[in-house]
Amino acid sequence: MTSRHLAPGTKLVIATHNKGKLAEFRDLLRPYGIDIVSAAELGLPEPEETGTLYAENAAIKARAATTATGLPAISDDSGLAVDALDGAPGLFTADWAGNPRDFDAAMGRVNHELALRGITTTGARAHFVAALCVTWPDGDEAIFEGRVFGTLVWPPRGAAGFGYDPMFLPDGHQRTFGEMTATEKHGLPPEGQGLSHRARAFIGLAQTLLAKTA
Ligand SMILES: O=c1nc[nH]c2c1ncn2[C@H]1C[C@H](O)[C@@H](COP(=O)(O)OP(=O)(O)OP(=O)(O)O)O1
Ligand SMILES: [Mg+2]
Repeated sequence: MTSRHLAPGTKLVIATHNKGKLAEFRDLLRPYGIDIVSAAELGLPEPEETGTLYAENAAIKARAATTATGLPAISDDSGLAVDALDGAPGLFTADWAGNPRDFDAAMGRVNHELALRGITTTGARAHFVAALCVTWPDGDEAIFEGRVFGTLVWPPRGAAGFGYDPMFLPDGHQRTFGEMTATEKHGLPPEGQGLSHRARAFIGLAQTLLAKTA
């Protein structure tokens, strides 16, 4: 585990081309006074995600950004695992949305694959996973993981968030991630203990690497 700190004023690359994730990281990092820029904004290419684990893909993305810029980077590799689909789409969650991304089609495919197995989508068990990787210019790196369990709903509900948010209902809640504000989806202290997979992973990262300035 690194003892390094992302000090206020540090320039940090968010190694993503996903605008929804970037918006969440901007929000999560706002209290820490860190100057962030995304890989997409820097015009960096999207590295091939050839890993067999979320943590591996996260490391590939963060290392590519640090190598290209000489700056520390944070990446996120995440996905939705549906129990009745043996964990699919899992590592292929982004791929199910095609290129360019179409998440209505991706959610439709989840619904369709469940229907093929005779399973009702509403109530089907699922969870989101996120692995965040921080890489430093000297090659040091650290991984933080988070997950959130819940059920699917069909039809999807809500227009907030991104990706598969409108079809995911976290356990203990009445509204999908698509019906929550960003703050509710994060569910961070002092109001909550961390709700989304990304926010739960971020808590570990923040405790280890960030000093609160506001
Ligand atoms: O909170 C979430 N709410 C809804 N959907 C989500 C979430 N978190 C991940 N997801 C889905 C959509 C995303 O496309 C895929 C991850 O794929 P993943 O490769 O990690 O991200 P990506 O290709 O969209 O962006 P990038 O690799 O540039 O960071 O899982
Ligand atoms: Mg990706």
